[in-house]
Amino acid sequence: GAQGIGRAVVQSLMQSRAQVAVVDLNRSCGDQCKSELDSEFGADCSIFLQCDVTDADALTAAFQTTVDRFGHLDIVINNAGINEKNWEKTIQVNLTSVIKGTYLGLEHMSKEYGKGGGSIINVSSMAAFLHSPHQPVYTATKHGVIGFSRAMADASSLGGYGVRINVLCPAFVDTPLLLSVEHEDNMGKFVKFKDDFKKSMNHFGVLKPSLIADGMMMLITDDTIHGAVMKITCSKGIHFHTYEPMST
Ligand SMILES: NC(=O)C1=CN([C@@H]2O[C@H](COP(=O)(O)OP(=O)(O)OC[C@H]3O[C@@H](n4cnc5c(N)ncnc54)[C@H](O)[C@@H]3O)[C@@H](O)[C@H]2O)C=CC1
Ligand SMILES: CCCCCC(=O)/C=C/C=C\C=C\C=C\[C@@H](O)[C@@H](O)CCCC(=O)O
Repeated sequence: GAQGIGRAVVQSLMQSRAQVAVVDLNRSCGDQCKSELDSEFGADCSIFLQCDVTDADALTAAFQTTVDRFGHLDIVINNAGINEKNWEKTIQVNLTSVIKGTYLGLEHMSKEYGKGGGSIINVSSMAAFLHSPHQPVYTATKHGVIGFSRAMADASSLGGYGVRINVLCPAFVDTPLLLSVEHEDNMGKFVKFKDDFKKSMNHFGVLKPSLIADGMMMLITDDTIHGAVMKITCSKGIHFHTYEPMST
């Protein structure tokens, strides 16, 4: 992502000397991000690829271009997300593309395909734990991201893929997406609940994107974390959801 949480994560990755492909639909935002990265880190360390993640062929090509440019792939972050007006599009961006991005990540990183392993992080939301009347389909997609990612993490363990798969669930974060709740274009008929949404935001507080980047870097660098669901909230900071073990 070229803005919001994605932009903060790119900054942290590049400060850690990673080479990064920034994939985003928004060309002007992507060009601006690329030019900022070039000034700070040099032009060779990043590429911007304009891509609609719901276009399966374009997403496949973006992965291939990245591998062609940098030689291999180690980390995939499926971060693109939208809100709610067009519910079918919301599912395509927030869930279908995360699944597609995970499968493409495995094609390029899994030991099953003779590759060297890696790390995938799928971005969900605290909305998956505290369902929201303002965003029923958004909420459903974020539940879906958690279920899919946990199951895939188990598949990776059983299949010896060598790819860690984790989920990151932020509470409210100060990004352009948060401002979209004011607009009918994004929220559809649920825009009439915007005062209630803002009340919830004031109650829970709003996080800085840099804290989400810190959580993301922990998931990337700690190779003991696999199949985990990280939550980031104002009240508890960075922490992990705990699940009851399955009973017999
Ligand atoms: N901001 C918040 O309060 C929270 C955000 N999240 C999640 O974090 C992720 C990032 O969100 P933010 O940075 O806040 O949003 P944002 O709107 O600031 O950034 C999202 C980026 O995704 C890009 N994008 C949207 N549709 C795309 C598509 N079809 N193909 C390619 N790129 C596309 C946008 O151009 C934008 O640059 C999302 O998955 C969101 O659901 C989760 C919890 C809270
Ligand atoms: C318009 C799109 C913006 C998207 C907003 C979004 O995805 C979600 C926000 C969700 C809710 C935040 C809730 C925070 C709650 C915590 O502060 C805490 O009280 C929850 C306790 C549970 C825990 O384990 O931390």
